[in-house]
Amino acid sequence: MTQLETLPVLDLSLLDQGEAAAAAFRDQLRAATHEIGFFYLVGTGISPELEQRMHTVARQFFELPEQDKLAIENINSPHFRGYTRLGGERTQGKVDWREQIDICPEGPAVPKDDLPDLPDYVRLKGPNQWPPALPELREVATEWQATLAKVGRKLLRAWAAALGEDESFFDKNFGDPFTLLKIVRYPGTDATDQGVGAHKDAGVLTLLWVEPDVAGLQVQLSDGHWVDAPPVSGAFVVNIGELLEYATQGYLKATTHRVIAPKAAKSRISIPYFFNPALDAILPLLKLPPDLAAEARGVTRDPKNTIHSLYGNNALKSRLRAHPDVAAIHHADLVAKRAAAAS
Ligand SMILES: O=C(O)CCC(=O)C(=O)O
Ligand SMILES: [Fe+2]
Repeated sequence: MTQLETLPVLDLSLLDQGEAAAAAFRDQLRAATHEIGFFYLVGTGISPELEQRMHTVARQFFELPEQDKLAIENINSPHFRGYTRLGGERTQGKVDWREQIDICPEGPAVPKDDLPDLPDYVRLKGPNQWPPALPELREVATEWQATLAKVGRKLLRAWAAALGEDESFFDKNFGDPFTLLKIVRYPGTDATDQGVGAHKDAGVLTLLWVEPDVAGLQVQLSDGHWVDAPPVSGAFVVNIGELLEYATQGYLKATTHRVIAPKAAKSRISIPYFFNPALDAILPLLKLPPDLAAEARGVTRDPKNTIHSLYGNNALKSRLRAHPDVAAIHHADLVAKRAAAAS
């Protein structure tokens, strides 16, 4: 096979090692996300101790008795927070074989009476559901979110500079980022391959932590060929989402990926963190220098998947689609409105 079989490995700490090293990092970042859209990132400064605490608490949560997990089931939450049981999530209409907790920024819900006057996406704001049986989870997840937000901001500054803009280009849209942290377990099964079906991430960038030694993630290259992206010790897997493809007119690529379910008797924990702008952010389009603009491919158009430049609309679309049960219980009016618009 002549195809590249592994993703590039980039070292974020180069940004702090003088201008020549920083420039080399930006060049590698631009190339990796123009050509593949996926890479491994080392040198993030995240301590092995924090990784260990996160891994342990994730395992402990999924080992809790069913009733303790269901105490925070996502169907209790209009804001798509909490525990999704196995089979409760879909990609392209097909069931994903994973269980997970969804955690977003903590905050009050918008009062029901105010909703009619506000954009639909404000329904995504609200409190998380934390498991009373495992108080440590809130502590570790909160630290994880804060630590990874710093990595996300640093990467965005490097991208802006690598693409010919001032490095502060994205800052104003990320003052109050609407992030999503998922803690996921793929149980082993021989009944299906679909851990999570083929998809692109809907936001700006994803920082994925995977427990050591368990493969499953696959990335589709531009010729349609799938490559494995197994975990690399000390590294996060990073990929860009549809909004960053949009903001760069396709110069950077949101790449399709999927997770193959582990075989029976095995399981896999992964922790994706989706670093996204504020819900009311409209990502500005970058003005690429002429040599890069000449290589921008335009944004991939998919009639079944409109990319909204207003992030809140993109986020709401993804959530309603992935969690039809939550949508039916809490947002039947939106589901009806969307069905009418599509017909
Ligand atoms: O679990 C993984 O390795 C990736 C999950 C993923 O792609 C997603 O949740 O969007
Ligand atoms: Fe994904």
